[in-house]
Amino acid sequence: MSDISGDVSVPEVGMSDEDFAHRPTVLREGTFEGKVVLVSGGGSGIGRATAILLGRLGARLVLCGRDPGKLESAAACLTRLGADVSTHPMSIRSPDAVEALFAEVVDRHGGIDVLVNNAGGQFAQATIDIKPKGWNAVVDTNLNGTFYMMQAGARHWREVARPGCIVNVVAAIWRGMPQVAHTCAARAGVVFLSKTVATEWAPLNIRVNCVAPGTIRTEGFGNYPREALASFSQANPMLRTGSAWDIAEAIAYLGSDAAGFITGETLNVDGGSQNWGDPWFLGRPEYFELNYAEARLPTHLKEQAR
Ligand SMILES: CCCCCCCCC/C=C/C(=O)SCCNC(=O)CCNC(=O)[C@H](O)C(C)(C)COP(=O)(O)OP(=O)(O)OC[C@H]1O[C@@H](n2cnc3c(N)ncnc32)[C@H](O)[C@@H]1OP(=O)(O)O
Ligand SMILES: NC(=O)C1=CN([C@@H]2O[C@H](COP(=O)(O)OP(=O)(O)OC[C@H]3O[C@@H](n4cnc5c(N)ncnc54)[C@H](OP(=O)(O)O)[C@@H]3O)[C@@H](O)[C@H]2O)C=CC1
Repeated sequence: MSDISGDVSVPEVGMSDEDFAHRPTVLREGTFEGKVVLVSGGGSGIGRATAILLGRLGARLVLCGRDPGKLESAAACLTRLGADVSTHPMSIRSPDAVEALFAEVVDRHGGIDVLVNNAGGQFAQATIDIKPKGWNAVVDTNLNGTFYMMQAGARHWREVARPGCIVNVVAAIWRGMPQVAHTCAARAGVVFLSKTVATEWAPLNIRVNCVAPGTIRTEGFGNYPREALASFSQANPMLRTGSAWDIAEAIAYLGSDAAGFITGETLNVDGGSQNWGDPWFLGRPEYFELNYAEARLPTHLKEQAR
């Protein structure tokens, strides 16, 4: 593992609720007036920022996640901002819990207009060492859980003959994701599931899109070692991490009527990580150190490289 010296900057985690409550947005006040928006994983990070932005734009919010304390804390913030909000502790990994969630929400709010599938996560491990239980846990959360939520949404909209909109939070997976292969595979599954049902569900007036974040400063960074965090700000040509707000605005755009002719699309919000830079979730292995690669060059090329 590389030795990260003290002068490599490790990104500060997160913006505060206060920042989210006041940060200017290009989206018009009232954009989500009269709309009910369900945000999974709405108690923290990107989900929480999204809920606050949509609440400011007039949405009624439904937040789900496993930890009731996180949901309550987000709901208290939204209530202070004047938003109507309900919280539903559950796991998206249980199809029964997903069905019960939709029944509760329809009962409480009369229906759903926009579904934001943001809940997800993984742990960093070399692929060669991942155990079946760990692989299954990550795929079950990120792919299966998202599928249960999408299908429940579509069934709801078919039943009540209302238009629907789904925004799935995935990741910038396009060059593979060493040290988190399970999540890369699961997110690729969600992208192509989304492209597929964007076509199947168009006759139901349902749009389905994804947002692919690059490295975004959130509470989620707490799951990675310092060496990983240092690499996160070097994972794109802008040489910095993004904020939860960057992702919230993309979700709000795709969830709004401004994106009414967009379906089956994935919007990358990644500072250009598709093109250059690598996040290393456990730290950069020696083999990939830039000066190590230079050390292997023939002498005449080393001189040219200087
Ligand atoms: C190119 C540009 C790209 C750009 C893209 C860049 C992305 C940048 C950074 C991304 C950041 C984020 O996503 S931030 C969001 C992060 N948030 C999270 O990741 C949430 C934290 N993670 C989790 O909750 C867990 O990892 C997860 C498995 C998903 C939850 O499931 P469960 O609660 O069921 O899991 P557990 O019971 O904890 O564990 C189940 C099994 O998983 C395995 N397991 C779990 N944790 C483990 C660990 N740390 N190390 C090894 N193995 C582990 C073990 O086998 C466990 O079984 P036993 O052996 O029996 O215990
Ligand atoms: N931050 C980043 O750099 C990137 C993040 N992403 C993805 O964006 C999404 C949000 O992450 P972020 O805000 O950064 O990190 P967080 O860890 O703050 O968010 C993850 C959220 O998902 C919820 N969650 C996890 N598992 C389940 C489950 N089984 N059922 C219901 N809710 C669940 C968590 O709530 P609880 O613990 O209460 O269940 C939590 O609120 C995730 O899918 C993440 O992987 C993708 C690329 C980059």
